[in-house]
Amino acid sequence: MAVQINPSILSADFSRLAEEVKAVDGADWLHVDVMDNHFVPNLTLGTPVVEALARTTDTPLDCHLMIEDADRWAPQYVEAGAGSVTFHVEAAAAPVRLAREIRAKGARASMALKPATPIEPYEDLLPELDMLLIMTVEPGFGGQAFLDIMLPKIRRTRELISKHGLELWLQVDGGVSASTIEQCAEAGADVFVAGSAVYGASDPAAAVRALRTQAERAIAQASWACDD
Ligand SMILES: O=C(CO)[C@@H](O)[C@H](O)COP(=O)(O)O
Ligand SMILES: [Fe+2]
Repeated sequence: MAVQINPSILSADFSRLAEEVKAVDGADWLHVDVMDNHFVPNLTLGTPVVEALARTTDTPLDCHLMIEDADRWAPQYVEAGAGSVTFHVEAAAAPVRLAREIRAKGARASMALKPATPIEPYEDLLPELDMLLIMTVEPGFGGQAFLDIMLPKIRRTRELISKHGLELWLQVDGGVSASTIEQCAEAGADVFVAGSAVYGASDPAAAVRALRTQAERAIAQASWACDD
């Protein structure tokens, strides 16, 4: 599948959100980090802002929910206009039921793993998902350093996706930049969230294009992509 670059608006200037969204026109998805001050020690935004973003842009919204009680709240983000809803497995009581509910409501269902959460216990759940998100920082804040010890987990997840012949997208989020995106792509990721690397650049749209070029080159040479 094609490489996707999803700018995270967590690193945008919230006082000029509509302009900041426009600044990354051409991105595949807009990554929207929802934090509740319980699952993570930070508070961001909720469904009213997601509804406003959906009115502002044609770029589909990739909502990453870092919130407790995901079973209760995630479906509301589909209703608010998200095209993809990611819940954390650590915050979901019934992940299969939740993934099915998100899909039934018309969005892509995605599940995230914190750095300390392994993929192996969730192998049988992968067919229920449209995307798996491997966090490459501890969730909660933008601008953190990439955890390269997550690379084996990305590799292992890509192996499981291939083994089961799934169409599942594999997203990485946290510390993704010009210095780290190629390692992620080589390990098996095909969807890349970038916050500070995009909004910290003088030209955010150019930063998205440059990251895409780097990831495409790395995937073209990656063994996981060649074996397909
Ligand atoms: O979910 C999160 C953080 O919890 C991310 O989406 C960050 O917003 C990514 O920011 P950078 O690490 O790319 O600056
Ligand atoms: Fe995120």
